Amino acid sequence: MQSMCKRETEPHLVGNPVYTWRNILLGLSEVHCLSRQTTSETTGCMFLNRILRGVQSLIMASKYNIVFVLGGPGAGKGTQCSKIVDKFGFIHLSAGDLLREERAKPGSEYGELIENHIKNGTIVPVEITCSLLERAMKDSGKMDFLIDGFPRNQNNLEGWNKEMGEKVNLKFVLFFNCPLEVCTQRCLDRGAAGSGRSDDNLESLKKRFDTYMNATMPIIEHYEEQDLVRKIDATRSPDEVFEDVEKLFS
Ligand SMILES: Nc1ncnc2c1ncn2[C@@H]1O[C@H](COP(=O)(O)OP(=O)(O)OP(=O)(O)O)[C@@H](O)[C@H]1O
Ligand SMILES: Nc1ccn([C@@H]2O[C@H](COP(=O)(O)O)[C@@H](O)[C@H]2O)c(=O)n1
Repeated sequence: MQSMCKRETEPHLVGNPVYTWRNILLGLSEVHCLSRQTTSETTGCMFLNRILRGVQSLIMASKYNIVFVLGGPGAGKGTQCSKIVDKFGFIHLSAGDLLREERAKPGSEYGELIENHIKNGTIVPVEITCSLLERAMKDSGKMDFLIDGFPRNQNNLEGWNKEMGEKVNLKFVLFFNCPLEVCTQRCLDRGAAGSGRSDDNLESLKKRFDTYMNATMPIIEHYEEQDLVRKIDATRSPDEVFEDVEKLFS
C-alpha cells in the first residue's frame, strides 16, 4: 500500500510534539484504512509500529532533557555551563549553588547541616539536593537542563534515579577532566579574588578532592559503562575548552 502522506522519520525529530502528533494521527488513519481493506499482517504491524513510535516520542517530549556536568572542584564546570546557556539556551542548575542559596535562607531547617558538609567537602543527603533541583526545574517552566555538580556519590545517584529517573531523559554526562594541581590553583585564585566561598581554601580543598576521587569518580565510571560520558580536556583556556564542548550540543 502506498503511504498516504509523507511522514517525518528523522531521529532528531523524536521528542518534537508536532512530529509526535502528526505520526500518531497518520498511523491511526492508516490503520483505519487498513481495516477496510484486505492486506497482509506485515503491513498492519508496520503501521502499529508507527503508532508506537509516535507514543514513544510523546513520552520523550514530556520528559525533562538533562545533561549532568561533572569534574573536580575548579575544573571549570560553571564557566563552561554559562557558555552553553548563552549559546544553546539550556537552564543551568548548579547543585552547589542551590545548596548555598538554601543555606543562606533565614531560618532554613537545613542551613547548618549544609554548611557543615560544604566546609568538610562532604555530600549533603540526596533528599535535600534532589528536592532543590526538582523544585528549580519545575519553577523554570523549561525542559532542557544542565545539572552541574550532581550526582556526586552513590547516595545522589540512587536518590535521583528513584525520584527523577522516570521523569528525565539523560542525554549525556559532560565530564571536565583536570588534574588536581590545576584545579587547586584555580580554586585558590578564585578564593583570593574574593569568591567568599568557605571552601576555597587548602584545608577544605583537600577534603573536596578526597570526596571527588572516592565518591564521584565511581559515578563517572558508572556512566562510562553506559557509554554516556563525554570527556573534555579542561586544562586549556575557557575558549579552547568550549570549542570541544559546543560540538556536543550542535
Ligand atoms: N579553562 C580555564 N582556565 C583557567 N581558569 C579557569 C578555566 N575555567 C574556569 N576557570 C577559573 O577557575 C575558577 C573555577 O571555575 P568554575 O567556577 O567554573 O569551576 P567549577 O568546576 O564550577 O568549580 P566548583 O566545582 O568549585 O564550583 C574560576 O575562578 C574560573 O574563572
Ligand atoms: N550534589 C552536591 C553538590 C554539592 N554539594 C556540596 O556543595 C559543595 C560545593 O559544591 P560545588 O559544586 O559548588 O563545588 C560540595 O563540596 C558539597 O559539600 C553536595 O553536597 N552535593
